[in-house]
Amino acid sequence: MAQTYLIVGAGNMGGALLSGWLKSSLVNARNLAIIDPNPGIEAVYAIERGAKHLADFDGIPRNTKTILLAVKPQMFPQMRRQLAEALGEDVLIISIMAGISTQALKDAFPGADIVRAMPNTPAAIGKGVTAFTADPALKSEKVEAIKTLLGATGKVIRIETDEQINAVTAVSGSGPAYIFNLCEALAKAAQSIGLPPDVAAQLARETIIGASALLEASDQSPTELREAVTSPGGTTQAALDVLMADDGQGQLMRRAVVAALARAREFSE
Ligand SMILES: NC(=O)C1=CN([C@@H]2O[C@H](COP(=O)(O)OP(=O)(O)OC[C@H]3O[C@@H](n4cnc5c(N)ncnc54)[C@H](O)[C@@H]3O)[C@@H](O)[C@H]2O)C=CC1
Ligand SMILES: O=C(O)[C@@H]1CCC=N1
Repeated sequence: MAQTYLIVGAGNMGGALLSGWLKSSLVNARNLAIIDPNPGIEAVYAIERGAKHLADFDGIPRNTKTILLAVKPQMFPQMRRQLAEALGEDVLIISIMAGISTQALKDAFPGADIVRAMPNTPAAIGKGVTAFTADPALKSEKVEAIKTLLGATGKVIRIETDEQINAVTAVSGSGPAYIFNLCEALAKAAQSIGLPPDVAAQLARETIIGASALLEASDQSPTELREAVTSPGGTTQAALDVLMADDGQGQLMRRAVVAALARAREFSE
C-alpha cells in the first residue's frame, strides 16, 4: 500500500510544495492528507481531486510516513505534542518553519528522521531554491528521496549545519521580498523624477523581470552583467556611485539579512 503524505499547514508555502508534488506526479492526491482549517487554493484543488482534508490529528492515516510541517513557527509549540502522539514510527518530518531548530524538532519527534528545509515563494512556479539539512548519518536513498521531493519546486542545495538554515532563511527564504521591494522602490523613484505612476510601475517591473531572465540565461556573473550596463563616466556609473557607496546598497542589504537572521534565532528560543 502506498504511503500517505501529510501536510500540516497548506497556505502559501505548503501549497506551493504540494502543488509541485502533484504536478511532478511524485505524490498522488489520493495519497495525500491535509490538516489546515483554512487551506489555500492549491490545497483546495488537491482536496477536490481526492486528498483527505482532516479536521484534526486523530484522523491521520496509520500509513503516514512523510510529514511536511508548514504552519507558522508560532503555532508549533501548541501542536507539537498532539501531532507527535498521532504519528506512527519510521516517519520523515520535513519542516519548513522559519527558526524552529533541528534540535527542537528532534525533541518533539524522537525517533523520526528530521529534515529542516527552507524554500522560497518562486517555488509556486517551479523556480524556487530550497536549502535543507539532514542527519549526516541518513542513508543515501533517503537523502535522494528528500532531494526529489524538495526539487519538485526548483533547485535544491544541501547544507551542513542547522544554524546555516537560519542564514538561508535571511537570504533566499525572505529574499524574494527584497527583490519585490526593490521593484516598489524603483517605481517610486521613477515617479519622483516625473514618470506617470502606471508607466513607472511597468518600467520597474519589466526591468526586474528582464534582468532576472538575463541573469538566468547568461553565462556571465552578476558583476559582468552589471559592468555591461555601465559605460565609463555614463549615467549608470553615476547611479552606482550612490548604490555602491560605503553606506549604499551593500551596507543596507547586510543590515537587512542580519535583522532577518536575528528574527529567525528568536523563533528558536
Ligand atoms: N512565505 C514564505 O516565503 C516562506 C515561508 N516559510 C515558512 O513556511 C511556513 C508557512 O508560511 P506561509 O505558507 O507563508 O504561511 P500561510 O499563512 O500562507 O500558511 C500557513 C497555513 O497554516 C494554516 N494553519 C493555521 N493554523 C493551523 C493549525 N492549527 N493546523 C494546521 N494548519 C494551520 C493556515 O490556515 C495557513 O493556511 C512558516 O513556518 C514560514 O516560516 C518558509 C519559507 C518561505
Ligand atoms: O517571513 C518569514 O518569516 C518567512 C520565512 C522566510 C520567508 N517568509
